[in-house]
Amino acid sequence: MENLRVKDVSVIYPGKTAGERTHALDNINLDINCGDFMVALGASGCGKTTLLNLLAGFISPSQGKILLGERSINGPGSERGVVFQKHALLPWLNVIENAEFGLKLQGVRKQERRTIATKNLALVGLQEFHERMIYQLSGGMQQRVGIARALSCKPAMLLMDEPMAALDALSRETIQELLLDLWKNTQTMFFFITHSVDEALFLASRLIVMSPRPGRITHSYDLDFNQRFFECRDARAVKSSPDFIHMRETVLDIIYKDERASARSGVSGHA
Ligand SMILES: Nc1ncnc2c1ncn2[C@@H]1O[C@H](COP(=O)(O)OP(=O)(O)OP(=O)(O)O)[C@@H](O)[C@H]1O
Repeated sequence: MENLRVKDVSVIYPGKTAGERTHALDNINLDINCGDFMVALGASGCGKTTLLNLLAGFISPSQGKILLGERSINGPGSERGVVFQKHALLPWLNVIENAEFGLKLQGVRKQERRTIATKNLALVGLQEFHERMIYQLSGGMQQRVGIARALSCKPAMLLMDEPMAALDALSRETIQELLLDLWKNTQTMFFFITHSVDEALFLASRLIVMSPRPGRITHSYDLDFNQRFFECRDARAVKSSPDFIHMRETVLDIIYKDERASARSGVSGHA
């Protein structure tokens, strides 16, 4: 897979008047490379979803370029799978029909798409639930179907916008471990948004911290807490280690300062 490059990108959302325009991202430069599990963290309104939407090709930059290798991204593509905060599954289809839906749209024959969907459902631990309807699944299981569906077109990159936001703490921890195993086993680039500092530190091989008004990347870290998890398979031990706690306080401090500045200025991201 070629690398994804965000080059000198700004996004300004139009408003009814010039004063109502929102400068959501300002001069973002970012390289996402093969093997990265990149996590974006930051105060509310700092432009995380806007950045993901650019990478997905759902929106275009006001300035700058998004490049996949040498080619500009001008829209969505099957090499970039997306998992949304809310699963967006089709309730009238069962689990396996949802998992193979993208392939059906692409005209892949039934037997082939069943084979691929079966493999992906096994990867997310749902091999015994093929025939279940979506309403018969827990929130965590629904999100796993969403991940299996996003994997169906064999994307080189998986983009996830707070996929665990609506889950209880235990399901969230289970899916964190599942995501790390998926990342390792599928060699897919991951770009992941979360509000949870613990989740970000645990998952990321690269962490970017963004700050609002306008949205900018202010800090970037290479992390290895996920590698420590692969070595010991004990998430609690990793998350309670002194290094992890120190890093959590460092990042929380950055985000709280941004949140406090926002509260003081009372500005809501308008340019
Ligand atoms: N379609 C839109 N039109 C106008 N303004 C928008 C639009 N989408 C987002 N914004 C504004 O752009 C800024 C960045 O929004 P974005 O959703 O990217 O931030 P975020 O970091 O994902 O926020 P959160 O953490 O609260 O989900 C915000 O001020 C938001 O109100």
